[in-house]
Amino acid sequence: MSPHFRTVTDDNPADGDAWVRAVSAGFLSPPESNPRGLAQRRERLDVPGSRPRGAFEGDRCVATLRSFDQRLTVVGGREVAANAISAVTVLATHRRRGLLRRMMTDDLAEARERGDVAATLVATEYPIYGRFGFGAASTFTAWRVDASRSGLDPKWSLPANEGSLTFVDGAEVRKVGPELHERFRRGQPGAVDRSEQVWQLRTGALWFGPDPWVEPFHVLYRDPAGVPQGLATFATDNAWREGLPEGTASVRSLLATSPAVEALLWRFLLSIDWVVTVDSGRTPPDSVLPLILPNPRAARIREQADHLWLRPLDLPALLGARSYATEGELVLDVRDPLGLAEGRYLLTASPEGGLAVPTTREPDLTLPTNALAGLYLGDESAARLVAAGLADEGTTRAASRADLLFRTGRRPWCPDIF
Ligand SMILES: CC(=O)SCCNC(=O)CCNC(=O)[C@H](O)C(C)(C)COP(=O)(O)OP(=O)(O)OC[C@H]1O[C@@H](n2cnc3c(N)ncnc32)[C@H](O)[C@@H]1OP(=O)(O)O
Repeated sequence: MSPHFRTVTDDNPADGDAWVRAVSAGFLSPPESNPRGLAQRRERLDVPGSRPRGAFEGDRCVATLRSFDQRLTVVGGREVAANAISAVTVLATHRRRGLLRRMMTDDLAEARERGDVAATLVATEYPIYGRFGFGAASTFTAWRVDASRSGLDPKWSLPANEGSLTFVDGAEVRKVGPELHERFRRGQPGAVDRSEQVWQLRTGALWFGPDPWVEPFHVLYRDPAGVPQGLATFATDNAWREGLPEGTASVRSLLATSPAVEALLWRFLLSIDWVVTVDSGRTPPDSVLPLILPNPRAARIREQADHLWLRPLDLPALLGARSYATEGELVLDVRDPLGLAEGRYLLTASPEGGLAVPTTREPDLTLPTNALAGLYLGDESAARLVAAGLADEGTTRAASRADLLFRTGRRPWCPDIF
């Protein structure tokens, strides 16, 4: 039977339930049997700007993909309209027959048509999305820190004139978190906006896990004027051995509006009595964490990998949205495996912004959309792309000139998995 591809709409709840079941099966998770859980998950699909689509055989859903409207911060603090892609699954019984290809190409073509500037996703496996024009645009690093070897002063506590640290509950996080996050993300290339649902999911107000929700600790930092500037969420295992504490604090999220606030929150986490190890969770690749320790070797990398994937859809709008490190010109010849965003553009760049116009001039750099994704947010260097054979230099020192323009002081980072 050849599947029928359709968008799941709220006027057909049976489609919605079948879609939700297919997502669980596709991610090898236990099926949702509770009717209330099914209804809640289905309701998540109905939010404005959410586009769940599926492949159906009769009433049965065999493949899923959901895209939704997203705002992505680019270098210089501006943001672009992105088509975020999530919940990509194909039942194991239906894999490698082109179902993902069909859903992805339909979704990207519609996003381009709508005027979205780029598409984003977080990939489960690296090899899946390059063929669709996506490239890794940001990474994360997860650290394990041995608090006793860090060299930090064990008597540390926040001086009273430097603000306050307070344990808060999930309800308070839902109240103050969104505004704090908005300020954070404006200064962080690679960060994306968060819906109210994400805050509910992160604080247990909405919870789909098989086990009961266990409230983590939330610690809010307010500056001396009382303004929230940082929020750390973590869980502890409370482990002891032979009368000695062996606890690990596992950080689920750490948001800070400046590196100084980030440093303060790490210091706090590393000072908690009974906690001897801090698992940092996914930190920015250039987190201040190891450098603020008198002994940075007390922090070991547990994991370092790609995180946000980016796919240009509108090259002039994308190149025009960010700011550049200096003034200069560069001709980019961009190739696109799906033909959605290719062409040769003359980029006139400056710290104020960029302008990309079609040109017939000889290209300085020829590269596919997935290589441009790495370069665009400042995570990758053109010289490295050329060295790896992922971009071609058409003129003398083109890669060095590109790096002078695209380089950034801080690396991009996205704290969200979506
Ligand atoms: C953003 C997110 O949601 S990430 C989540 C991704 N989902 C998962 O990891 C869940 C488990 N996996 C799956 O559900 C499926 O295997 C999917 C969705 C990854 C792939 O679906 P399929 O329908 O099998 O893909 P489809 O047949 O359209 O393949 C398209 C191409 O991608 C390739 N491909 C698909 N999956 C993979 C993979 N995991 N690794 C390498 N190549 C892959 C295919 O070989 C094919 O290559 P071709 O164009 O050269 O012929």
